[in-house]
Amino acid sequence: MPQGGHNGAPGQGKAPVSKVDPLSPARRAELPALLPLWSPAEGRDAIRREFRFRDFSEAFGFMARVALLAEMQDHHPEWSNVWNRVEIALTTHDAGGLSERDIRLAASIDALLP
Ligand SMILES: C[C@H](O)[C@H](O)[C@H]1CNC2=NC(N)=NC(=O)C2=N1
Repeated sequence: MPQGGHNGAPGQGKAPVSKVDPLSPARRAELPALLPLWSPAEGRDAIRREFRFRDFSEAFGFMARVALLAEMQDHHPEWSNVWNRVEIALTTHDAGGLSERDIRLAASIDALLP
């Protein structure tokens, strides 16, 4: 029976609570085909898309639905809203850049729209 039994790796100090794998170069190369409406953000490893609606009410309704997706996926957008415009950037803080989680959230955001 080992003593002090826990599953943590010894001797490496504090590990991050969770760590997510960044996208592989091969997977990155698929991004334009997978998410044609999203573009690479400038100066950081993220993707972005701008959405326009008829008015603030529609924009905020969309944001409410994205918020529910984000909570379900435990993955949260960086975003801003100005009246009928919503700008969303996706990146994975726990990966230090893009991960599969961003692809999943971007695809499910796209699926909200006609
Ligand atoms: C504790 C919680 O699961 C993590 O902090 C999640 C929450 N939402 C997140 N959202 C994003 N965009 N990146 C993350 O690394 C992330 N991590």
